[in-house]
Amino acid sequence: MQIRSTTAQDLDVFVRTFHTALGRFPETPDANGGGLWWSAIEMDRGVVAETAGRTVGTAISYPFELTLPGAVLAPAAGITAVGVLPTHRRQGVLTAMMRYQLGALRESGEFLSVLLATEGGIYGRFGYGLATFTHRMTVQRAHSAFRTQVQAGAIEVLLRSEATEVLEEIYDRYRRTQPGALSRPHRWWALGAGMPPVARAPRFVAVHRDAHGVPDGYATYVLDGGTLTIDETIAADDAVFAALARFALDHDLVTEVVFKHVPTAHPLRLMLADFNAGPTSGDMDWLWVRLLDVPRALTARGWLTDGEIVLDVDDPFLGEHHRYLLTVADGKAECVETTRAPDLSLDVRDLGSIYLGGTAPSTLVRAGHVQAHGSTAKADALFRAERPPHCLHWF
Ligand SMILES: CC(=O)SCCNC(=O)CCNC(=O)[C@H](O)C(C)(C)COP(=O)(O)OP(=O)(O)OC[C@H]1O[C@@H](n2cnc3c(N)ncnc32)[C@H](O)[C@@H]1OP(=O)(O)O
Repeated sequence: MQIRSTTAQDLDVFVRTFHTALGRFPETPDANGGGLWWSAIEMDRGVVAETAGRTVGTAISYPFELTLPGAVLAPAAGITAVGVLPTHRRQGVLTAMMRYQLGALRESGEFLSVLLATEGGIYGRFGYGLATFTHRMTVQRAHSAFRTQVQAGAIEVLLRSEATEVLEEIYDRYRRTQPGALSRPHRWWALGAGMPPVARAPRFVAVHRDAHGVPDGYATYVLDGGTLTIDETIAADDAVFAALARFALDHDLVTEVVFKHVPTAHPLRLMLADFNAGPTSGDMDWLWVRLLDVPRALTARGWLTDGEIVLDVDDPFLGEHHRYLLTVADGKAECVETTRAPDLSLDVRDLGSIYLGGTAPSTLVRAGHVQAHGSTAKADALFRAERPPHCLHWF
């Protein structure tokens, strides 16, 4: 088996192989936004696996910016389009592609990689840890009274096709301070590539403006048979979020509102007069994070609490084992190798899980994945983020 990087000439066979892996017909662009996903692909960042002159596996990466705790923007390689032909599964094709791809990313100086998984059991073995979650909330309009006072802001409803620039501007401002958020390249907005709202598929967009007329939030939605479904609500602050939620809940001809992709511990449910009126469902994994260079990754993020901790980190996929002393002072960390006794012994995938502050180290100790040598209070305080990380970009 040979693994090699791709060029633009590989696009057709890449698309065909990936679609065969998924059991779907290759999509061609259409007026409703179908097939546009491929228009954003960057073939100079792909890999293919070949046996006997035949392409049997695919993978690609996007150059994203990931927001780390402390509103730090860091480069992160977003892996996607991973597929292996059904005839070649469980023969190590993905493993070989991952080894090649992670090695190439490291050589090019990347220190973080991220992905969304089709199945939660695949990527932990390659050192990716589950870092963010998403939830769906359904509110019956008849029981949707708020306890929270909502400031009536100026809301304008636009068609998706009219709203590209304003959506891009609002999203870009939001993602710079939200831990776990990914950049959305301008090219994607311009193409309407990907899933809603970066798609040409019909959507209404409620745009909220502040007292000066500056756009500071949006909700993209469709109304179908009494159910108003919001793909994403992006808001400069919680008051704007509340105004957009109220707009949806007060819409005529609506019996229920489905908020897709509500962040973990979001106050929306507590805004309701009756907590039980906002049940969540569809809790699922979202962003997986892989640290490719532990000291660089740990010193890149911002830290809320001063202190020091010794981490014994095992990276079985890359065959590495290091012990680090992490020292945080004034929000900045230093990370050096040490022989001191560790506070935590953990797999690099578990370091990926706690890196953005979405899961406390003590939770992974309780789950039996991380070993604590003493109290976990210090580790929990250190790894905390200013708010739970959240990502709603789909790629
Ligand atoms: C980021 C993204 O793009 S997500 C998209 C992922 N792609 C898909 O879901 C498309 C359909 N599936 C596929 O194409 C393939 O089955 C893949 C890519 C998931 C796996 O490719 P394979 O070449 O079969 O994987 P490979 O043989 O290297 O397996 C490595 C290990 O992962 C395990 N594994 C592979 N797929 C899965 C899975 N879906 N669930 C759980 N474990 C899995 C294997 O059992 C193996 O375990 P082992 O090391 O203990 O023996």
